[in-house]
Amino acid sequence: MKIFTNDQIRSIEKYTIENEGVTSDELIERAAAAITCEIMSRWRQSKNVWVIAGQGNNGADALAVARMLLEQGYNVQVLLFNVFGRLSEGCIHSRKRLLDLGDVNFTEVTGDFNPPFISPDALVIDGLFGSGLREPLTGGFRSFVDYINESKATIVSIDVPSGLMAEWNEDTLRRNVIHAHLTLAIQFPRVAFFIADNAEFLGEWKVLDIELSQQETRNTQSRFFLLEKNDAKRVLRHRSRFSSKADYGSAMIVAGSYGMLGAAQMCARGALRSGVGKLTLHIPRCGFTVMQSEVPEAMVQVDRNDGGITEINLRHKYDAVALGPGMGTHDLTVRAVETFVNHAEKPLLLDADALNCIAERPTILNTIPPMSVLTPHAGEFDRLFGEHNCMEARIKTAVEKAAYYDIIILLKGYYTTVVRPDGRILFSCSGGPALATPGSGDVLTGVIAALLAQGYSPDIAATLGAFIHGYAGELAAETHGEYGVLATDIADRIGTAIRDIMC
Ligand SMILES: NC(=O)C1=CN([C@@H]2O[C@H](COP(=O)(O)OP(=O)(O)OC[C@H]3O[C@@H](n4cnc5c(N)ncnc54)[C@H](O)[C@@H]3O)[C@@H](O)[C@H]2O)[C@@H](O)CC1
Ligand SMILES: Nc1ncnc2c1ncn2[C@@H]1O[C@H](COP(=O)(O)OP(=O)(O)O)[C@@H](O)[C@H]1O
Ligand SMILES: [K+]
Repeated sequence: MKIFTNDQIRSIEKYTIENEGVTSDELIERAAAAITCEIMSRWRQSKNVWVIAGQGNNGADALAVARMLLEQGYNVQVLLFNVFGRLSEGCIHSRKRLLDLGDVNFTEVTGDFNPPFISPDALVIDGLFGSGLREPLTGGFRSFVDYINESKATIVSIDVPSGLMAEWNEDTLRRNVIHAHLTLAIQFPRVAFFIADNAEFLGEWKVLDIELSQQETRNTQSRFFLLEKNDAKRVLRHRSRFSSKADYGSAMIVAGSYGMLGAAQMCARGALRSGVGKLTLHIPRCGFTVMQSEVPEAMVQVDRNDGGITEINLRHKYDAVALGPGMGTHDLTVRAVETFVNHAEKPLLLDADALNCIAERPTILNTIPPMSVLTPHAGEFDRLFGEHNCMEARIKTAVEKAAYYDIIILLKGYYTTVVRPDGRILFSCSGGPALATPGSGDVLTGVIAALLAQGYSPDIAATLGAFIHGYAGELAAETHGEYGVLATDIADRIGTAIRDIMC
C-alpha cells in the first residue's frame, strides 16, 4: 500500500473534484458523515461534546460533524477559531449550515479569549488544524492545545492531531501537539503515523474512506509503502511439488561467542523455520557440541578460536551469508569482520555485533558490498551513524546512508522501517510488544538470511522477513501472552506464520 505525502493527497483530492463530479463541500460532508458514524458507534448521546474548529477545511469537517451530532441528539458546544478573519470557503459553508439549525451553542473566537472549562469526562473533537498546517504551532494555538491536553478529556482528532505535521516532525515540540485518543484519518494514513515518535499523539488511528479517485490513487507514485498481509502474500512464492532442498538455497550464519551461543541457535532456528535449503553455522569452537545437539538440522563449522570468531572463511559457495548475532566485539572479531567484508562480493546480511564491530572500525562501511542489508536496532544504529534523539532523525540519516553506501537499512521496532538506496521507505505493520524479548532480533536475522538464500531480492527479503517475523510474534502472543513470549516461540511459529500469510 502506498503512503502519500500531503502534496500528493491534495492533488488526488483536486483530481477527484475536477474529474469525478464531486464538490469540495461534498467531500467535507462525506468526511463528516464517516467521522460522525465512528463517534456514534463509540459514544452515546449523553456524552458532553466539545467541537473545536479551525479556519481551514479541517475546521469545516469539524463544524459539519457538530451539525450531524446535534441532529442525532448529542449535546454539542462549538468553538470556531477565526482569529485572522480568513475562513476557508468550506469552513464558511459548514458554519452556515450549522448555524441554520438555530439554537446552537456556538462561539466564534476572533481575538483574546478565556478557554472554557472542559471536564475530564467530555469528548473533544479536534478540528483545529489538519493537513494544512505549515509550521509547528505557536502563540495562542500552542497554549490552547496544551490546555485541551491538560483537560484530560477524551480527544478525537480529525485527520491528524492538531499541531502534528503529516510527514516530518523533528522540530515539533511535544507539548504543542494534541494528544489524541483516537485519530480519524481522511482517506489515507500519513507518513507521520508510522514513525514511533508520534505514537503518543495519535492514540488509536483509523482511516475513513471518502471515495477519492481510485484511478488517481493508482497513478500517483510514492516513495513510502506499507507492507500488509496481502502484500506479503503476493510476494511469497509457492513451492513446487517437485522441488528439492537444492531449490531453496544455502545460507551461512556467522554467530555466537562464549556465553552468547543462544543467539546463534535462535538465528539458526529462524532460518530453518523459514525454509532455507541448507544451513551452515560458523561458531566458536566451544559451541560445537551444544550446537550439534540443539540444532541438528544445521551443519557446524568451528572457528579455530574457542571463545569467539576470529576467522571467517567460506569453504563453499553460499546464496546468503549473515554475520552478527552474539558475536561480541573482541578485537580479533572486529579484524575478522573487516577482512571478510573487505573481500565479500555478494550482498551480506549484517546484524547486531557485526554492526558493533563496524562501529569500532567505521572504514569497513566503505567496503560493504552493494545491496547488503543492515538490521540495527536504535542503539546499534546510533553506534554506527552517531547519536540521534528520535526515530524520525534515524530514518532521515538512514535515507542518506543507504544512498551513500548503496545498502539497505532495516530499522527495528513497531513499524520496522526498511530504507532502500533509492530513497524508498517501506514500513512493516506486523508485530507488537511480544517481540520485545531477548533474541527476537536474532530470529529476524535468520528469517531474512533464509529468504535471501531462497532468492528473494535483498529489499524484499528484509521487508518480508520483518513482516513474517512480526506475524509469528503475534501468533506466539496468542499462546503465551505479550509478557511470556520467548524468541524461540517466535522462531517456532514462523512456518505457521508463512502458511497463514499465504492462504
Ligand atoms: N484530503 C481530502 O480530500 C479532504 C480533506 N479534508 C480536510 O481538509 C483538511 C485540510 O484543510 P486545509 O488545507 O484547509 O488545512 P487546515 O484545515 O489544516 O488549515 C489550514 C489553515 O491553517 C493556517 N495555518 C497553517 N499553519 C498554521 C500555523 N502554524 N499557525 C496558524 N495557522 C496556520 C493556514 O493559513 C490555513 O488557513 C484535512 O486535514 C481534512 O480534515 C476534508 O475537508 C475532506 C476532503
Ligand atoms: N513493540 C514492538 N513491536 C513490533 N516489533 C518489535 C517491538 N519490539 C521489538 N520488536 C522487534 O523485535 C526485534 C528485536 O530485535 P533486537 O532489538 O535486535 O533484539 P535482540 O538483540 O534481543 O535480538 C526486532 O525485530 C524488532 O522490530
Ligand atoms: K485535527
